[in-house]
Amino acid sequence: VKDGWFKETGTLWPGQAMTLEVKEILHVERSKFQDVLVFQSTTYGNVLVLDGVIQATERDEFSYQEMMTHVPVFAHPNPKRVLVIGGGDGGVLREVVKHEGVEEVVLCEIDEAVINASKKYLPSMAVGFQHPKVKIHVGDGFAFLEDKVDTFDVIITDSSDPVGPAASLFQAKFFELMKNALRDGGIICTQCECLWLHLPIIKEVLGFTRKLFPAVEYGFVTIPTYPSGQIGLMVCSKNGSLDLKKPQRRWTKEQEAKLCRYYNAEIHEACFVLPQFARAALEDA
Ligand SMILES: NCCCN[C@H]1CC[C@H](N)CC1
Repeated sequence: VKDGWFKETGTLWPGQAMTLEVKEILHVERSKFQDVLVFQSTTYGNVLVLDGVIQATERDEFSYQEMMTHVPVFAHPNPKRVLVIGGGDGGVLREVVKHEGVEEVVLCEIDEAVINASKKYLPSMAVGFQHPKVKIHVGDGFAFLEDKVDTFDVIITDSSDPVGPAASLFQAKFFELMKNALRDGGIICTQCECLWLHLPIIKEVLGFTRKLFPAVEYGFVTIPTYPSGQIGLMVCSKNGSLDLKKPQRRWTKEQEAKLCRYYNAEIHEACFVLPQFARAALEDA
């Protein structure tokens, strides 16, 4: 932090950097896996930063957490058991438990320091941890999935970037593990970087997911504090006849108004409409 501003420089977004004005540094820690920083910003609420990379701010986290959750959950006809890999800030959990039909949500987060920092400084996100349907497992997602077969209806991998502890979550092997852990008709949704910055990464992931799953779609959500203001989601299903771009079920408009600030049934479909440069780059992945 310099002259009262946090600057997010990173090898995955060369030549650019998001900066947020800092009101107060709230927490600095070196966990077993990464640097954990929380600061109070002047205009985006409290901000969680891991190894110098913005993970969530109180003001705009809802867009990403809602889409990462409601797109796969509503794309599934009747999900009962949901697994979240990562997501230690609790935001995705908060969204999953809004679905009455879901009976159990397991969260597997490698770094307990993230869970603790979120409970202390991001209460609007950590609220997800309290729900009776939620089970928390602290450990590596890879190891957790090794012995899981035919277990979950939806798996959401809410990870940081493929640099550091989450690098292995962007490899084909991990997607094979997630596929094996899915029940018939199961759906996965993973954080899949930005179409303005990471077309090579997206293309690579599309390449091997299309070999593993009969249905694969890449969509995106706008979020001011992620690099270039957008982040992608890779949605895959074992059920080839499912159109992942269309919700199988939906809340009423009144429910959507009460439960969501970003997701709605229309943006569920719209998020998969890509600009020409991305469509051209990804169509032959
Ligand atoms: N729930 C935390 C979200 C983690 N996902 C982010 C995607 C964009 C990245 N640059 C940083 C992590």
